[in-house]
This record gives sequence, structure tokens and C-alpha cells, in this order.
Amino acid sequence: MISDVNKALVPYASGVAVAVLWLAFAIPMIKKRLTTGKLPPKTSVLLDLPLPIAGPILNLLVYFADIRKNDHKKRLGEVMRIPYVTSTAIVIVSPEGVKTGLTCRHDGKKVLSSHHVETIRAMWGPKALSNLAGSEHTRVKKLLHPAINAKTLAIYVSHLKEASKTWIEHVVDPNLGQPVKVYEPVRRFMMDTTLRLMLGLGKDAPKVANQVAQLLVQVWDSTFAPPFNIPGTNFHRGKRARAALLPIIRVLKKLKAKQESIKDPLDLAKCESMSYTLAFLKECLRVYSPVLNFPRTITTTFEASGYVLPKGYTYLYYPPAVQRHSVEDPDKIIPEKYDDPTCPLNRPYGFTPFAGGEYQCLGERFAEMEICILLRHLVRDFTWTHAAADPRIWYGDGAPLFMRFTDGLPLVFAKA
Ligand code: HEM
Repeated sequence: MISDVNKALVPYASGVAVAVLWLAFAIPMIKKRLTTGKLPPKTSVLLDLPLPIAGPILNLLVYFADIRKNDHKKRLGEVMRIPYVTSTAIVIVSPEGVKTGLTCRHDGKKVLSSHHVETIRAMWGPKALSNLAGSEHTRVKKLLHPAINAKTLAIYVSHLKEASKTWIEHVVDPNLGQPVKVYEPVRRFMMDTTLRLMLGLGKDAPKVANQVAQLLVQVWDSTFAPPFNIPGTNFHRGKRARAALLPIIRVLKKLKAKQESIKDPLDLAKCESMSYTLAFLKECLRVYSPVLNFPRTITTTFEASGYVLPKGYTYLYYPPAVQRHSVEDPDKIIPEKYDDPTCPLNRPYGFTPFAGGEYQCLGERFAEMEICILLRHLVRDFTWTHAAADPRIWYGDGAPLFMRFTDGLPLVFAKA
């Protein structure tokens, strides 16, 4: 039986328990702050509060509010702390930041985990190449090289040509003169052709590739993660794409002339001589990067740009933000700029849509080749315009690390 005196003590005891819990949570955080030196500026005063339960919830609210904003770099400079779901991430929007992210090193010292944070690990699976590290990563990557070397790529030129023709027969030809949504069919084209590369050109490969592609699309679309905002760029939810799509259509004329100057039959050497098409592709990757940011974990506290970046924080590097900020008129598609050796995009880590260093995309040349071959057929044989009055690109929902067109990208094709 609880005596009256003990009953009267209950509220005080509860208060003390809450205070002890709070101290247990807050003291390490406060201690870390006091001992780590100057942290990068934060995008919100509410961010990173030393409060159990309420802190992460507020963080989440700030995170969603923050997605709408778009001026962090202007306000805060190149290094900042941003809300990252219920925690905090440090963002560096500079070529040096990208270099650290890609090499996992700062001043020669390893400071980042070489693989992704847990959410990404779960998405790809722990045995995926990009989730392996050190000697195991090197070993598996070496094993994959023969699947993507020049000899193999040469074999795939004619396959990609046939695949492009089949795609046009199914998607474009039956819909001439009327809007056809190309986003999904292009996505399937890329997946099917990539899977054929992995599965080989045997007679059962198309069927298996088709089934795997279907499964991948489902997994991909149902993978949930919250949408991201790129500090300091104009990427945000539901961006209107018209401004960028119109100049693309103007560039297509030159693209057509360049492609017409390359005669059939196509081979690997001719594909690699498509410098204007490749520069056009680079511009598309620069303005609308399919991959937005890469998360790593800080494993050793280090200093960059005058700030302390403490161990345990997420480190986000944004190649697209660097690529956009280094040029004037970032929304304009100007393929010629890659001919200028002084262009910041041509400097180390200035343009890294396919990553770099140890984790350099293995499929870069193949991806370029499949896009160049499909584009060759589309620009040579057709003219196209965008059908929607207000085309939209979406970086949220479903596969938020990657861009998608919410309106399905409707284009109207006509025979050239
Ligand atoms: C436009 C198309 C593509 C883009 C923009 C792209 C971009 C990237 C990027 C940024 C990474 C580095 C990810 C990281 O740091 O963890 C990467 C890795 C990778 N990509 Fe691609 N990629 C494309 C197409 C492809 C294709 C078609 C293939 C296969 C044929 C492919 C295979 C890979 C592989 C295997 C890795 C892992 C490399 C490693 O961890 O060492 N990619 N890609």
C-alpha cells in the first residue's frame, strides 16, 4: 500500500525520471557540441534539438517544410546542416565536397564509410556492388569488367540498333501525330537493354530480361523514402520543365544534322565519335540529373571549409548542385560548352553524373551507347514536340533519389 507521503512524491519522482531521461539523451549531444568546435550553419533553428522523441519529430517537420525552400546555398554558403528525415546531414556543395564523397577521403585520410547509409544498403541489398567495400569491392568489380569492355560493347551495337527499331515500331509508329507518353517506355527500354547485357544474348534472355525488368519496376516504385531537396538548386517537387525542354527541342536540329553525317552501318568506333550527341547527353544529365545525391556516413571527425564535420553525421554530396552552379544560365542546354577546356565542368570532380574513383559507374559507356543509338533513330527519322502545356518533373514519391516525369512525358512525333 502506498502511503499518502509516497503518493505526494509520485509527481516529483516522475519529474526527476523525465529529467534523468532527458539528461541521458541531451548530455552526449551537448558535450559533442561543446567539444567539436564550429559546426556548419543549419538551415533551421529547430534542427538538431537535444530533445528525446520531440527532437526527431520536429526534425521531420522541419525536413518536410525545408523541401519547399530552395535558397540554402544563397543563404548559407557551400557547407550546411540540413534536416535528413529524423536526423541531420551535413551537405557540401562544392567540387571538393564531391571529391571527398567519392573518394571517402579528406587530406588523404579516410573519413567516410565507403558504402551507403542503411536505407540505401537495404534497397540494393548488402551484396550489391556499390554496397561492397575494400578488397571485396575491387575483386567483384574486376570480375564484372569483361561484361562491359570494348570487345563486348562492340557486340552490343547491332543489338541496341535492333532494340531501338523495335522500340520505335511499338511506341512511336502507332502513335504518329498524337501524344504518346514516353517516360515509362524509355525506362523499360533502358532496363531491358541493360538486363540483356547482364544476361547475354542467348535465346531465352529476352523473356527472362522482360520478367526481371517487370519485377524491378515494381520493387523500384514501391520503395519508399521521403523526397529530397537539393540545397541551392532549382530541383524541387513538381518542377516545371517547359523552360528546359524547349531549348532541348532547338538543339535537336543540330543533333539531327550531326547524326545524318554519321553513315550506317553503325559500329563501336562510330558510336564513340558521336561527340555532339554525347555532349548533348551530358547537358541533359547536368540540368536534370537522374541521381540527386549520395549519402555516406562520417566515420572520423574532420574539418572542411572552416567547419567541423563530426563523426556519426550523415554526409550528403550533391554532384548535380555542383554541376549546375559552375555555369552561367544553368537551365540552358549548350552542348558546345564541353569543347571549352576552361569550362569548370571539365575540371576534376566538376562533372560527375556517373560518380568517380573507386565507385565509378560500371555501365557509363554502355548507358551512353544505348542512349546515343536510340536518340540517333529518333532525331534522324522524326520531329518531336512536347504535348503537355505544363510538363512536370518530379523528384518525390516512389523513387525519390531519382527523377521521374509525373505527366509521363507526352511527346508528339511526326515523320521527318
Ligand atoms: C544514365 C545512366 C546512368 C547513370 C547516370 C549512372 C550513374 C551511376 C552512379 C552515379 C553510380 C555511383 C553510385 C555510388 O556512388 O554508389 C553508379 C554506379 C554503378 N552503375 Fe551506373 N549509371 C547509369 C547507368 C548504368 C548502367 C546502364 C549500368 C549497367 C550496365 C550501370 C551499372 C552501374 C554499376 C554496376 C555501379 C556500381 C559501381 C561500383 O559500385 O563500383 N549504370 N552509376
